[in-house]
Amino acid sequence: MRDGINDGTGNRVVIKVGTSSLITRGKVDPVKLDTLCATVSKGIEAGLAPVLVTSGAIALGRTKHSTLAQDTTEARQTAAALGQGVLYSALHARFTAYSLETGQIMLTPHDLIAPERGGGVRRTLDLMRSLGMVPIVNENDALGVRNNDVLAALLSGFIEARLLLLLTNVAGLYDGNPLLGGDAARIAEVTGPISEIEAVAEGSTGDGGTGGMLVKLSACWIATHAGVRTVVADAMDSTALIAAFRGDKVAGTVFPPRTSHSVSPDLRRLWRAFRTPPSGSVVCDAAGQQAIESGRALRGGNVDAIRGSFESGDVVDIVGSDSRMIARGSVRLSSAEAGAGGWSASALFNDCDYVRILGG
Ligand SMILES: Nc1ncnc2c1ncn2[C@@H]1O[C@H](COP(=O)(O)OP(=O)(O)O)[C@@H](O)[C@H]1O
Ligand SMILES: N[C@@H](CCC(=O)OP(=O)(O)O)C(=O)O
Repeated sequence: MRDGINDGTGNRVVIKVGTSSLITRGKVDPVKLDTLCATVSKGIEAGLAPVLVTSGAIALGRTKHSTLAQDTTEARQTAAALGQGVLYSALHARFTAYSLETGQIMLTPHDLIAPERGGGVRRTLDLMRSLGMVPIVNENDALGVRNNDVLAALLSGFIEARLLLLLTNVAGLYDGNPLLGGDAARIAEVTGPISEIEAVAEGSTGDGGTGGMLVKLSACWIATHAGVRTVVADAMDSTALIAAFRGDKVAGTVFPPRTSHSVSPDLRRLWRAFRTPPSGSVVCDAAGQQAIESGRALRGGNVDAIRGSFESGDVVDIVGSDSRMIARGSVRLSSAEAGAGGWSASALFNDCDYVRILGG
């Protein structure tokens, strides 16, 4: 034990830092960079084993060519390919000043959810950890830009981290977007349904960031259902990491785990259910609701109503006859197809494609 922290396998943490917390006006911001490296270094001194997931490649690459400022997939992917080297070099150089070695890992969600691909990732991370290196992860954007909050959440489940710390440019989740003025109040802890909080979270305002607070909540669904305590905090608050890890009071928003690590997380299922905010909802009858709530397969239940507009493969809420959200998952039919009515619940959802909501 060092500084009160158990340094067995229970010291793993995933720290994700967003674009606006590293980049200012298209350049790596030295103050933000140093704050992050100092935070990680203090965590390591206290006995933590952090894996860092950092965004910023797109914002950095965009400033190099005006063509890359366009909002197209190719422009984003090329900007990321250009900016990633700059991002990693800056992190590597600053960590060197703290006498820490780094190594770069580029991942996609599929590397973490496909069992045949996960072994290599696990062995590499284990060896890096045993050598005291700081793994620096980003999405392999040249193959498809998604969102690092969600990637970090999958990674936290994958390594059975004790903590997922989402560092951003606001001190947690508020009851309204704090950057739009007004008197939004911080929510200290979310123990009830995360779906209720989705109503107050909005998209991104950041430069080059993806998703905003709403997508951070997708990450919170995944991590907490994988047994990982999740905290959203201000990237400039260098005390947040150790406080959040210890379970002390933190100036951020805490999402306690909804299950424990003793239940091995099915990351593919969590990815299918929570990778994006929902596009609509499907109302099940009492038989379907009972099947989901008791963990049985969805045989026998019927769909009573469809709300919103969605495509086949989209994420939707599964709502009980009492209007309570009971599960979320990827739907097999579009709302236009399903809206024709008379469907059994199992026609809409594969058993492996939805997740029952745990803990309220
Ligand atoms: N309810 C809310 N509470 C806090 N921030 C919110 C909320 N709704 C929207 N936001 C916005 O989410 C942004 C953080 O998301 P994002 O820009 O994607 O961050 P990052 O780049 O760090 O991942 C904040 O800057 C804020 O403007
Ligand atoms: N992988 C992309 C970042 C995507 C992303 O999720 O950005 P952010 O919302 O700022 O965490 C990049 O490095 O620019």
